[in-house]
Amino acid sequence: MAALIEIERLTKRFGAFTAVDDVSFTVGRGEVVGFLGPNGAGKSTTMKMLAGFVTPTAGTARICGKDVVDHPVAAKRSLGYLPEGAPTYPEMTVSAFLAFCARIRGYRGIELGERVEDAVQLTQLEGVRLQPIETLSKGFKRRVGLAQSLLHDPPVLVLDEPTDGLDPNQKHEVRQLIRRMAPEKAILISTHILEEVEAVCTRAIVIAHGRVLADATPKALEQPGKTLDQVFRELTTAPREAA
Ligand SMILES: Nc1ncnc2c1ncn2[C@@H]1O[C@H](COP(=O)(O)OP(=O)(O)OP(=O)(O)O)[C@@H](O)[C@H]1O
Repeated sequence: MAALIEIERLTKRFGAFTAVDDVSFTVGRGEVVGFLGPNGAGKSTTMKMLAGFVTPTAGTARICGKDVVDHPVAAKRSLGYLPEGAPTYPEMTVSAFLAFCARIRGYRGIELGERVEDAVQLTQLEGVRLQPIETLSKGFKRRVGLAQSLLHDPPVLVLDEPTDGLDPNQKHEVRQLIRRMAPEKAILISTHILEEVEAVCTRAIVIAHGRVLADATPKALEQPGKTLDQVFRELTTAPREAA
């Protein structure tokens, strides 16, 4: 069966600058792929192209077989996307924001209420559902973003630093949630936290200067006598080959 995320030779240039350079990889059902790289490596730009927020300069991206440029609505139907930062509409309460997102997803009536309730419970937002988003701590805002990405129970999740700003207990909860959902979904998460890769990822893709440097299981990436941290540093600080 085809992978649920298929990226082929994806490239993004901003003027003369190449942010994502000929990137190819796939993510199948049951995989949690960690997308690793230093600041500015091109992780978010790749994820934004998958989510249809940035148009590729070249190459293709497909979600459940649907090209994100040619069939954007069909591709988005199968995708839950957690962008960087906090959800927009800060003055809305958590419940109102999630209901708004569910309505955009096409839900109405009892089903809309159920979808919101499921997402609230999965991300443990019960205690803050009537609070305006702008009054929440960074970790709670992050969880509202996560809840929004799960509303329609999509087969594909693209999560840009899902545990950023969360305290250790919250990080643990979100990692458990990702692990629980993993068998049914294809999940791509960007992270700077190498222990997260070891904790939840079945594969890791290391990217720097827009190029994929490694694509392997966390175990295979580790070399004898070296931690994942050391391997990451060696890969991402090596001098660049001339183009
Ligand atoms: N709209 C834009 N216009 C110009 N340059 C951009 C734009 N968006 C991103 N870039 C540049 O592209 C490069 C890749 O950025 P990106 O946000 O994808 O990196 P990242 O790997 O997600 O980094 P971080 O870990 O810091 O979030 C950076 O040098 C960034 O400044």
